[in-house]
Amino acid sequence: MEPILALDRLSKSIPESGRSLFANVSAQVAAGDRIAVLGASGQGKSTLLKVLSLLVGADRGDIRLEGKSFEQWEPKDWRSKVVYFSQQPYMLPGTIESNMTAVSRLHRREFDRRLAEELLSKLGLGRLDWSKEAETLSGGEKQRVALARGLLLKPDILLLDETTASLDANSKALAEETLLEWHRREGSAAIWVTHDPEQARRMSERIWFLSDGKLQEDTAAESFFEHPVTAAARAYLRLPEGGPSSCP
Ligand SMILES: Nc1ncnc2c1ncn2[C@@H]1O[C@H](COP(=O)(O)OP(=O)(O)OP(=O)(O)O)[C@@H](O)[C@H]1O
Repeated sequence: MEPILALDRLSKSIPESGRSLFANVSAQVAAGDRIAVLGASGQGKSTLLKVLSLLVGADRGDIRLEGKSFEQWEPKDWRSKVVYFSQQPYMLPGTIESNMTAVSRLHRREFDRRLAEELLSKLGLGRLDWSKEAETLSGGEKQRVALARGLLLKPDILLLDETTASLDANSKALAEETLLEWHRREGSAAIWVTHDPEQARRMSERIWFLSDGKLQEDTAAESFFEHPVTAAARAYLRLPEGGPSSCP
């Protein structure tokens, strides 16, 4: 089956210093895939998501969505299908209501108020006063409003950048449940950058492991956690060289 998204030898360096962040990253995403991107800090995981959402340009390589190179897409159309959920949620100036309706205005779609209310309620924000200024929300509330706002686009691929990092344990659990239910209902794929291997286990069936500027492992989650192939992944998971079975 044709992958929904194909990464073809993507390379990216830091503009100022020229230091390579990653090189020749190739991978494929099928409809409905749930992938966690793991790797130590500073490996370029967030940058990779930004490249995939066309917010940042790659230095080399191609990305194909539905078989068509990014160069043949209007960025706006691409970003209605491949939605980036930033680590630092961005609220548009104005009320929560105007934030929730913004994507409909931008993409000329009818606003689905019932779905918006349902999503906010599932995320623990059912009692939110929509006439409040969005800027007055707490960091965790902004994160959840941004999540609901992005889901209203019904994207084919969610790019989740440490989406629950600023949430308390209860809100984090609600966000995970909402996203799993969304996946079952809408069949969207998700590529999730997380620093939490347990969250990666819960939320994904595949792992992309980035280290030393390369996609070192692209494998089933179970196999990655039980039998990581590379020394870098073993070190990341703090496994002894002999394998998990050699643990005392
Ligand atoms: N536009 C930019 N200008 C300068 N440096 C940048 C730019 N974009 C990324 N970097 C640097 O590239 C490195 C990788 O950043 P990135 O946020 O993609 O990594 P990461 O793997 O997601 O890190 P973390 O896990 O800590 O969030 C960092 O050192 C960052 O400072």
